[in-house]
Formats: sequence, structure tokens, C-alpha cells
Amino acid sequence: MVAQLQFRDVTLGYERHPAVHHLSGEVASGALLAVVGPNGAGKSTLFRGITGILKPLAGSIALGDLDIRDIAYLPQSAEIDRSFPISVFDFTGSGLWRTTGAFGRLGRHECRRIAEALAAVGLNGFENRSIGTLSGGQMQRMLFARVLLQDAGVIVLDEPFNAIDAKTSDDLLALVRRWHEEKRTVLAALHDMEMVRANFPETLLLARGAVAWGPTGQVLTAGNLSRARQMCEAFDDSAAACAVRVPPRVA
Ligand SMILES: Nc1ncnc2c1ncn2[C@@H]1O[C@H](COP(=O)(O)OP(=O)(O)OP(=O)(O)O)[C@@H](O)[C@H]1O
Repeated sequence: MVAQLQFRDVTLGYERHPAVHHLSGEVASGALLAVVGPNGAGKSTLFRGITGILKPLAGSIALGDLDIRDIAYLPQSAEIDRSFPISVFDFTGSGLWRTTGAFGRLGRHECRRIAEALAAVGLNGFENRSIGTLSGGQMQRMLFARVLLQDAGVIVLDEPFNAIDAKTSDDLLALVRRWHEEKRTVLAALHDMEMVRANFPETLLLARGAVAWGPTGQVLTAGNLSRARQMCEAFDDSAAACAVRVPPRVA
């Protein structure tokens, strides 16, 4: 197994209050991993750590030879400021920033790629619409189009199927399957356990720390799910960072 991501006793949090505690483990290159857990379990926090938005309070997340720009991140749609005056075309085109730079000119080739990505998610004809006019499902499709354009080796999806209808969810799940077939590493935070059981071979059950991590069938047991709920309920949100700081290991 070639590890793509390594969590080395990593603790992540906000203003010195830990939200994810002492997580260790590896995500193999090409894995299709579901990250599940109750509300507040730390799924988004973990993803912010992986994408470099949040620096660890202790421990580290090793990326091997992966460049952080080769990680595509689909945030929860609630995190997108829909009042920002930007068109669907330009928003989606920001997926090309890695190659064009933030103020790079979009040539004919780039414009064609953006159009193709929008077509792949069923949004042809929406190019000139302002993002604030999109429905929830259309917004989610646009976020997937941006990830498509990024052409990244690691794809991190935070609740990608939240509050969307079955057709949209099926279409977008097909893209996830395609990324997996293309040997990209995909991590997705999900709440729908049936979807996880049917589509994600590996699962990390999180409740501020790892409750279980491995083959989905062995992780999603009634006992583990109940333990995760209890651990989240018992967690003290105002706890200070651990007194003993674990130094990052040298690769
Ligand atoms: N920006 C922030 N500042 C302070 N605390 C935060 C911040 N974001 C999250 N938290 C806290 O960190 C903890 C973990 O939250 P997180 O959003 O990572 O959980 P989650 O598993 O993604 O939850 P959900 O399923 O509800 O999206 C929660 O107690 C939350 O209140």
C-alpha cells in the first residue's frame, strides 16, 4: 500500500481548543474513503487540516511527495458566499487557478475546458448566471465542475450530497466513481450510511478521535455508531489543548 496521506498523532482545533484529537493512520493512494460521524465529530475540521486551511495544534499530516495544490477541496455549500457577484463560468474557472494563476487570462483552451466541465455536470446554458441564482442542487453541480477542472490527485468532498435530490446525487456519485476508477484518492464526509455502505469500501468513523477505521462493513456496526454518539456527547468543547505537545515526527 502506498500512503498518500499520513496522520501522525495529529490534533486540530480552533484557538487552542482541540476539535480532532490524536488521529493516526494512513490513507492509501487511490483509496475511496468515507469519513462519517455525528454532527460536530470533526469531519470538516479534519478536511481543513488536510487542505492546509488549518494548521495542526500538535502532530502532523504528511503528504509525501504530494503538492498541496494537488488536493481539490469541495467545501460544504453553506460556506460559499452566494451573494458574491460572480458568474457560474468564472466561479468554475477558478478550478484552473493552479495552472493559470488567480489573475491569469483564460485562453480558448481553458474556456473549452470550463464549458466541458459544466456540461459534464449538466449545467450547460448556466455559464452567465450569477451563482446566487442557483438552486441547492445546481450549486452542488457547479462545485463538482470546479473540482473536475482541478484535475487533482486527491479529492476531498465535504458533505457533497447534502440536501440534493436523488437524480443529482446519482449523477454526482457517478463522478466520484469515475475519479476512483482513475485511481485518484477520494475522501468524502457523509451522513447517509446506506450510501456509504453501497459505495465506499473504506470508512473512518470519527468522534473527535477515531472510533474505528477500516473496511466499511466492519466499521459501521451498531456498537461503533453508538460509541461515536456517546463520545461526541461527552466531549468538552472548552477543553484546552493537551498539556503535552507531541512533536511532529520527521519523515
Ligand atoms: N471556525 C470554527 N471556530 C471554532 N470552532 C469551530 C469552528 N469550526 C468548527 N468548530 C467546532 O469544532 C468542532 C468540530 O466541528 P466540525 O465542523 O469539524 O464537525 P463536523 O463533523 O464536520 O460536523 P457536521 O456533521 O455538523 O458538519 C465543533 O465543536 C465545532 O463547533
